[in-house]
This record gives sequence, C-alpha cells and structure tokens, in this order.
Amino acid sequence: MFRPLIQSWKRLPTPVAAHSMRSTSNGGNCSLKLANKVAVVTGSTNGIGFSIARRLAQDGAHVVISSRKQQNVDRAVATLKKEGLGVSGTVCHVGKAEDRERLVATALEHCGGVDFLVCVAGVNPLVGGTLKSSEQIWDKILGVNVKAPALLLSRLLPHMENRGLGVYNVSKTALLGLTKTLAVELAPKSIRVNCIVPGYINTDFSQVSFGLMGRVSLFQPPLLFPYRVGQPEDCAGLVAFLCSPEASYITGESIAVAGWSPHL
Ligand SMILES: NC(=O)c1ccc[n+]([C@@H]2O[C@H](COP(=O)([O-])OP(=O)(O)OC[C@H]3O[C@@H](n4cnc5c(N)ncnc54)[C@H](O)[C@@H]3O)[C@@H](O)[C@H]2O)c1
Repeated sequence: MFRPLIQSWKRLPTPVAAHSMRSTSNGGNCSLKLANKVAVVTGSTNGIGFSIARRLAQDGAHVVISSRKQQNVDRAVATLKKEGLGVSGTVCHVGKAEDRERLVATALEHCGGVDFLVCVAGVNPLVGGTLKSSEQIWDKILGVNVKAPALLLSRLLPHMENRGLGVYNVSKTALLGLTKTLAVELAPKSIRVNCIVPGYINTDFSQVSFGLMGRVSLFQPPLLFPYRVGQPEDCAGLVAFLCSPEASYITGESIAVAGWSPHL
C-alpha cells in the first residue's frame, strides 16, 4: 500500500547528445523516424538503457549496445535481433579508456559515424553522507557518471561532425552543468545536448539504491496513476523524441521523467 513519505527526492540525470542534421545513408525502413541514424547507448543491457536502445532501434536507428560484461551484451543484442531490430554490441566499461576506444571503433566499423550518444551507465556504490565518502568512492562516482560521458563525447565528436550534422547526487548534478555547457559549445556544429532526469524507475539500480534508503517498500504494486511506479519505457519515449527531428529546436534542457516521485 502507498504511504506518504516526507524525505526529499533527488531526480538524477542521464545525458543525451544528438546531431540535428545528418543526412541518411545506411538503408533500412526510411519511413521510420530515425531511419539510417546511428545511436551509441552506454549501460544499455538492462533497465533504462536497454529500454532506450530498444525504442531507438524500433524507431529505425542502428543501435550500438554496450555495458561491462560480454554475456550481458550478447544477451541484449540477441534479444533485440530476434525482434528484427538493427543492433550491434561491444563490452564497454565507460570508466576505462581502452573500452571507450573499442566502443567508438565498433560504432565506426559497423556504421561509419554516429548521430546520437546516450550515456546511461551510472554508478552509486554508496548511499551515505557526502563528507563521509572516501576518495575512492568520489573517484569512482565522478569517473563513471561525469568524466566518462564527457570523454566519450569528445572521442565521438569528430565522427558526429564528419557526418555533416548534426558521492552520486553531486556527480549527477554536475551533469546538468555539463549539459548546458556542451549545448552552448556544440550548437555551432548543429549538435544538441539534452539530459533526461528520471525519478523513481523500477530497475535493479533503483532497488539497490533506494532499497538501502528504505524507500522501496513504498513502490510495491499495485499502484495506479498518479502513484504508479516508473518503468524504463517511460524514459525511452522521451529519448526517442529528443533524437527525432521534432526536437531539433531543443538543446541544453534537462527534462524530468518522474511522475509523482519528486514530491516524495
Ligand atoms: N532507476 C531509477 O530510479 C533511476 C533514477 C534516476 C537516475 N537513474 C539513472 O539511470 C541510469 C540507468 O539506471 P537503471 O536504473 O537503468 O540501472 P540498471 O542497473 O538497470 O542499469 C544500469 C546499466 O549500466 C551498466 N553500467 C553500470 N556501470 C557501468 C560502467 N561503468 N560502464 C558501463 N556500463 C555500466 C550496467 O551494466 C547496466 O546495464 C543510471 O545512470 C542511473 O543513475 C535511475
């Protein structure tokens, strides 16, 4: 049953970079919104990332799947291929430079360029006081959640241009600033940078993070609108929209997909 809660709720962002104007080139069903586009999605073998990958592929994009374990990449790629979707995959721990290089190389090898980078991979190894966090925890969270998206985009940027177009809370808040800064810096190259800010979304990640804070029991079904639990697909629809031509005049925005959870 739903019980009201008085703790505050932090909605935490996931960055999306999209090239606005690349022309199509690699076949597929051209009637689809993202036909002939290429999307690289990190952390995309489970949860929100997997749902975003599936949705972008359903909309016609070729999607490069990635996460830390080969078996998970193989499973996600096989599942989506069975659904008739255009995907490829490689292992990429976003905190490792050599893995990021391999992800870039895979995208270029299969697709020749990249239109969308969706950085979903994120970690929160500790739920606790900010000032009680060790240096190792700070390094891990900032490395994966903030540094990796920036470094990955810097590696992919030349290939997006060539196509002719287009401690956890602290780390995620830093992404809001990174989104604004990169949106301004990359606007002259017709590259849009937006951020989705999920509220409570029902995935393994939220079970661990919010379970440790004693909040998961609030989200037991059955809960109906407006108290229903967010699902990964709720995020995927917004990312598909941000990657579509309909969003070509939207950049530098952070958009919440949070239902009622910000009010907790
Ligand atoms: N679920 C929520 O309620 C919620 C709320 C706000 C923000 N988020 C954010 O959404 C994103 C996805 O979370 P989710 O709920 O889908 O979690 P999830 O655990 O279901 O999926 C996380 C994915 O990221 C991958 N991953 C983790 N660390 C990685 C790394 N270093 N390199 C590459 N891949 C890595 C995992 O393998 C997995 O595929 C995260 O950035 C999280 O911070 C989630």
